[in-house]
Amino acid sequence: MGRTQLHKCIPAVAASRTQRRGEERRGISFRKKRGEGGAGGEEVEMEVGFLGLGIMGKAMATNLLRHGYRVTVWNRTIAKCQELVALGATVGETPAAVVAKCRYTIAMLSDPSAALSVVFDKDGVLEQIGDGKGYIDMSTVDAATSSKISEAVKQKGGAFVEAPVSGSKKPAEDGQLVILAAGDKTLYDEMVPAFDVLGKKSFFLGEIGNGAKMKLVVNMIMGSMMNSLSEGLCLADKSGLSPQTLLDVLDLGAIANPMFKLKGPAMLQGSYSPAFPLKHQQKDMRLALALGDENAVSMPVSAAANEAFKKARSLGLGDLDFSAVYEVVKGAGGSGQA
Ligand SMILES: NC(=O)C1=CN([C@@H]2O[C@H](COP(=O)(O)OP(=O)(O)OC[C@H]3O[C@@H](n4cnc5c(N)ncnc54)[C@H](OP(=O)(O)O)[C@@H]3O)[C@@H](O)[C@H]2O)C=CC1
Ligand SMILES: O=CC(=O)O
Repeated sequence: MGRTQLHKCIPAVAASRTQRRGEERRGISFRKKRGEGGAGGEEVEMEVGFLGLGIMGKAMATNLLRHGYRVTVWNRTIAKCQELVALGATVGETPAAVVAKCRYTIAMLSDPSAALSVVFDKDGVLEQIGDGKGYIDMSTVDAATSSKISEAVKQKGGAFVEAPVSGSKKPAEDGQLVILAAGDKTLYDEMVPAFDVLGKKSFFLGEIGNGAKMKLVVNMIMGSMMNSLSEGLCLADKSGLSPQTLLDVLDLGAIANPMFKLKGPAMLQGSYSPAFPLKHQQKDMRLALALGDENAVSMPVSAAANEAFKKARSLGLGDLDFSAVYEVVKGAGGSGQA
């Protein structure tokens, strides 16, 4: 595509040689000046677009701004853009307007239907994507959705990378996500400096669909583990043990993990402020089970976990953190009846 790498937008004059060397060591290239290797001499402004400012998108776009990127944002509920404007972002009125302005546009949207709508609907990404532009969808979707977007973007002459992430609100705020990318390798390479800001590690997994599949497998395991932890906390409680002591024991053994450590104490307090909304975890279980169907993989544990998440949604818990599935498990275990 003949694009340059995605560069931070720190004024070159303000960056000392030492700063530059530090940035270069971290794999972040400075913008070329028009004229470096060509004619002219002024700075080329490199805009990054960002579509979707939910829990994750807001944290990720904020991180890019903090690291000196120029960011143009769009969100369906446009009022949510204001917080980012206060941090230096500009607003695009539609996804198409953002793509028209930016060489690279990142999306972080709720689900397959949102991801497709932002690309294919009126004023969508497709209206302005084309030669020399890259579209990077970091939403968690299925491989078929990703392939559909990839084909359409490529037909218009653009490049596409799917790059779902592992890690929740806090890792997004801290730039500690794990990025599971696939698709156009040239675009991926160009995005690495931005991925280095957003995450602690990026994987390039090959052809489109592999990133989506990897993310679904990971979240299927995570959803099953959350159900298992919920059942364990109930069992400890009902059998006369301290659930907090169970958490302490788990944290010292072979199945210690950050999720149990972070979510366990909050679950015991009935505190489910959403980091990863339960409705999205259920969507991921549903999509992972469909992947299991396609590949004739029997997944009874995940299927049972999905039922618990579905039940939680039906009880109106979809917007709470996915750990609120504990409430369903507690209910299913009976309330005080032996
Ligand atoms: N939260 C987490 O811990 C993690 C989430 N993910 C994945 O990242 C994605 C985003 O998650 P998260 O930020 O938590 O979700 P949120 O529910 O907080 O945000 C969803 C975003 O999608 C937008 N959206 C929803 N439907 C549409 C639509 N039809 N058209 C346009 N925009 C739409 C919302 O806009 P509006 O504001 O107008 O509603 C919002 O910007 C999901 O795919 C999720 O599975 C991945 C890793 C971790
Ligand atoms: O998708 C959710 C996560 O925590 O990862």
